[in-house]
Amino acid sequence: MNILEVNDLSKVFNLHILNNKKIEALTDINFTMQEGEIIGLTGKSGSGKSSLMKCIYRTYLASTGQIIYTSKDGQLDLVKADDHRVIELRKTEINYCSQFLSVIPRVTAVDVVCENLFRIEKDKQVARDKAKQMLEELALPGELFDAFPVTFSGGEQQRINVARAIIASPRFLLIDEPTASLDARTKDVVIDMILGLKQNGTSVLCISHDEYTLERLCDRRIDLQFGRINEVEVVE
Ligand SMILES: Nc1ncnc2c1ncn2[C@@H]1O[C@H](COP(=O)(O)OP(=O)(O)OP(=O)(O)O)[C@@H](O)[C@H]1O
Repeated sequence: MNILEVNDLSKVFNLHILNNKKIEALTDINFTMQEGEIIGLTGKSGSGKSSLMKCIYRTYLASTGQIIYTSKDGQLDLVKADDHRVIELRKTEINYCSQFLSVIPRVTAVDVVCENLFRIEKDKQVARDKAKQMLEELALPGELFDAFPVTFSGGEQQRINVARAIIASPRFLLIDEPTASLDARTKDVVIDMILGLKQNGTSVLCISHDEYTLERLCDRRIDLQFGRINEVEVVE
């Protein structure tokens, strides 16, 4: 079953401060995604990867086209869906993990990770134990669990960010560069965690420039060039 069907999608940015200069970030984007599939989104810097992800998450409103998402309650077009429905889906099914952690002041690392889990696990202690176990697997030093991530290193923040994105097993995960600043061992742990989600049915769209990550993770790759799909490659 398709979880996602993107039809004739385009995104044009109008830069009002530059005499309405138009930037065609995405043009004629068409692809489908199966439930439980992991698609790697590749392409040079500026090719439109983040814009595509943000259109799907509805941070950006697509200029034309459809993004048909099959939710647990049926199909809807994420381009046209009303804001309340989109917010509801973000709480229950669709998670977006950007490349960098947006740090929440004075919330501990464990509680940042638990943010999505608290919605479904009402016993806070159970949720925190699960978060600690995950952070241990990701080799975050124990003394940082109750510290505030604002002062953490790039790699430490990234582990918090990834753990927060996957701990509640979203149905559809959009994830941007999940392994970019990680050492080889932690990279493997993150890849194994994402593959674990896939085994439970999660569909994953993953932006990555890292060949090792793409090779281990992806069923298919979609390569963007100047905002258009250049190539769709099925990984054997
Ligand atoms: N909010 C915005 N306003 C105006 N232009 C934008 C905006 N977001 C993206 N763009 C433009 O759209 C094009 C695609 O950018 P995008 O960030 O999607 O590329 P990318 O492939 O994700 O790049 P990178 O790998 O560097 O993150 C670029 O020309 C960029 O300048």
